[in-house]
Amino acid sequence: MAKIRLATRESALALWQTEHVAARLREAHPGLEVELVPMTTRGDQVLDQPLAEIGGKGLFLKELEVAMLEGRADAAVHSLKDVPMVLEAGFELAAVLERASPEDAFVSARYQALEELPLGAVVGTSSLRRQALLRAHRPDLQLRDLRGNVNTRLAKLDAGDYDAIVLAAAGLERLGLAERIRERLSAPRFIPAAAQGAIAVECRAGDMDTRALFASLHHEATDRCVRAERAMTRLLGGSCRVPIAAYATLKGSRLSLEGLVGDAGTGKTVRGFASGPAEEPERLGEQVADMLLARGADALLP
Ligand SMILES: NCc1[nH]cc(CCC(=O)O)c1CC(=O)O
Repeated sequence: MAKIRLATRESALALWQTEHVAARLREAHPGLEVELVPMTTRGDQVLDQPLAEIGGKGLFLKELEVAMLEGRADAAVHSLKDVPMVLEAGFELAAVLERASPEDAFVSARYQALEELPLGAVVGTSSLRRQALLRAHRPDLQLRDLRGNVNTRLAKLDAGDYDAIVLAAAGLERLGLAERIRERLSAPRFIPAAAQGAIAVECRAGDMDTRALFASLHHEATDRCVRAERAMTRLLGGSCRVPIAAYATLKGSRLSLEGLVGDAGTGKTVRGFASGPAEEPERLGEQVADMLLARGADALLP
């Protein structure tokens, strides 16, 4: 292939991530022409309704997938966190890049840490997982909805609508906004969403030419971790409707997975942890999912 076209959403973060993939591709294949094909998705347009009610995570992929089917693009670059646990038929992941920061970030104009927030402070996040974890640690907080891309959310914080907001550290870092991070909320206290911080490339299933171009961008250790996280989330019926957190790490040949199912309204959480061989990430995901169900997670799932 002399040229490859990468479909991308138009948000600043999506463009950064796709430019990053493009730069890595050019480095791996000197002479290859890499072109970005930016587009808006329904997920970007509808900001006033909960994602779960308008169609879930797939809404951020659909237009990009149509572009690949119609031959207007060869691959699509995504935050893997936003990719549904089961891909649309006819598509597959060509590569998973090395994960950047997996954790959530506490951002505030006046307060240095979550524990410093005064009683009843207003915190913005639309993520049910972040709401459940915030409730679990600080039942007194007032949680308010906050949708939109990273810059929109920061602007709403700066306008004084919230005492603090919580968003992905990776997104802030990629946009050169790391100095806004007051505190990193990390596992096991604050478990991230499956694949948070990881970028993935999607292509048409069986498109071996495209897959070959991305082979050197693939990061096996990250792939093992996110496979365990995504398997656990999938087995629990993972959608945006239920707070589910999953975070795996790889040490040598052992994979460890921490999982959590929560309730955004009450802050009740059920936790599970297990480790297993790196060769069987899906099995580990299954094990932690079963553990969570045995500990009462089924009562929190729809
Ligand atoms: N849901 C939007 C989204 N998808 C990926 C990221 C951040 C980058 C990443 O997790 O890889 C974000 C922003 C956020 O959660 O604050």
